[in-house]
Amino acid sequence: MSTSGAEDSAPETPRLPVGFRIDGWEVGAVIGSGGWGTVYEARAVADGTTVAVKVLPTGALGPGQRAALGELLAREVRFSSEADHPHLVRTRAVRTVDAPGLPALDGATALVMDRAEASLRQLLDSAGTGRAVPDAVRVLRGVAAGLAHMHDAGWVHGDLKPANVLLGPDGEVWLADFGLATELDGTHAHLPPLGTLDHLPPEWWSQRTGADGAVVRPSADIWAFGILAHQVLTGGLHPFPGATARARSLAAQAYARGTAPLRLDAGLDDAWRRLVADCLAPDHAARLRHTAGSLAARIEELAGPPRRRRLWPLAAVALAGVTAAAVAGAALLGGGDAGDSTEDDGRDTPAVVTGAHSPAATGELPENSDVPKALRPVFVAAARRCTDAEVTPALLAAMIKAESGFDADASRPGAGEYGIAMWTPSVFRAWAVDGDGDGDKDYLSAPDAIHTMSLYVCWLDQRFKQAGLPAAELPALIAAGWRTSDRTVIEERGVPERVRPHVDQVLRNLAAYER
Ligand SMILES: Nc1ncnc2c1ncn2[C@@H]1O[C@H](COP(=O)(O)OP(=O)(O)OP(=O)(O)O)[C@@H](O)[C@H]1O
Repeated sequence: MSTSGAEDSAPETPRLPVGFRIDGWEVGAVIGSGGWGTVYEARAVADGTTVAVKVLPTGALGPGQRAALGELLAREVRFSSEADHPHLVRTRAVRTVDAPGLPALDGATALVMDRAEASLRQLLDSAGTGRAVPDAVRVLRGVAAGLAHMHDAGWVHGDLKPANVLLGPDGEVWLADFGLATELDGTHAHLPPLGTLDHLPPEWWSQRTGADGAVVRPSADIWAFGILAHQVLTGGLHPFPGATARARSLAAQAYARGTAPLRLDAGLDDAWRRLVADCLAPDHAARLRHTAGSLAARIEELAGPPRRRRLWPLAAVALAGVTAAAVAGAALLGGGDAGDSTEDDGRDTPAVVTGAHSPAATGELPENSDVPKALRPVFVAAARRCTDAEVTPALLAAMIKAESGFDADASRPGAGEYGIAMWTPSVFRAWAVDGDGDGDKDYLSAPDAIHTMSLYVCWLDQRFKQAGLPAAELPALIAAGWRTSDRTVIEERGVPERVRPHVDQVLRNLAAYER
């Protein structure tokens, strides 16, 4: 189900003891708890078959919560019972818990489901950032097919996210958690204003919530699928920048208003980039052309025959110790596969390397330059985050040298700037990415600071192009924008005089690195 206010305030629910019987099933350990219920593993007394039982209590809730839960529960039970598709988790039975000794659970509804091995959220958490999860294409194919079935049947999922995609024991892909699933009434349905910030479409924030709840349409699921596909293809990266779900949703809204470009991970190959961008069309109307069925068909096409499509492996290129030459080599080989792992890994097949940043286009940093060796692969990988030709390893290195002389411990406390890129912490947080893959976004980590700089600089570059500033001056304008702001540079239509010495320094560094 979803994050919601009630989740915070719901009292602790007692648990069923191991061995507790619900009709013909015996409850075992708890698998996990969500906002509204607890999922247990269980086995059928008759034949020992393993299942998962989701227990949705109502007893211990206040009257307001009970009304909301009642509605969600009714939806979940109803849709779960009706769902019958290989890509929707199967509900085998719905029972009422009979537990007079546990008043909070007495009368609770129990959904007896096929038991999954893990959720896609868990798979993403264990995957390396920048690398597609194993079996990425097959997972996306299953999610799209399940969604297409729901939409065809006249339902909207309403809460599509990695935690609600389950992976079965034989690699099955099941959509789950139908608490927010709702039936279409014509072209749209109504939902209580719940859902998960990270996967809500931008129009959600601008629409009024009526008595029946907010309008939800299949296009909201398509947006959520676009976010999820980006996460699956990049090992968890959200396509919008920001350290918190709220910051990311604000970034998505800025994109929808046309004040920020869509910056998908540079590691996606063209076909996947197009598919994700189509799902993330900024408004409902523009997204209408892309149905879950059409997406499922496109994914089929991308998935086979084997060896046709490759995804760029971003993976470990951000890690120090990988040389720039090795990165270039990996790029040419297309090493690593985001596709179906059951297919030939295709290492003898030339990769489809797309985007502006082939090693030749980015320019490697010269061997004899003063850029520290350990940082060179970081600059190369960071520049790949941007598909605009101006953002090269050389430009990022030239800017960093002018900022800190490559000193990760540099700081200007008076100006509130810290680390190798001299980030202002609050600005960093709004853009932050995890460059070193340690699960943390830290402006004092050189890879995090440089990767994040690449995203920000990419955005400046696109802003200046949109404003029609001269193409030949873009590196200087970017360096100026970094020290002032995009707006200052656009208003002055050039490099502001007060940052001219700094910009000249960056240009001198750049000339040395491009030699
Ligand atoms: N059929 C299943 N088999 C195995 N595990 C399951 C099954 N259904 C749910 N789970 C797991 O049980 C846990 C709780 O699931 P639940 O659907 O209640 O909440 P959630 O999706 O984590 O959170 P919320 O409902 O608040 O969004 C999750 O870790 C989920 O992966």
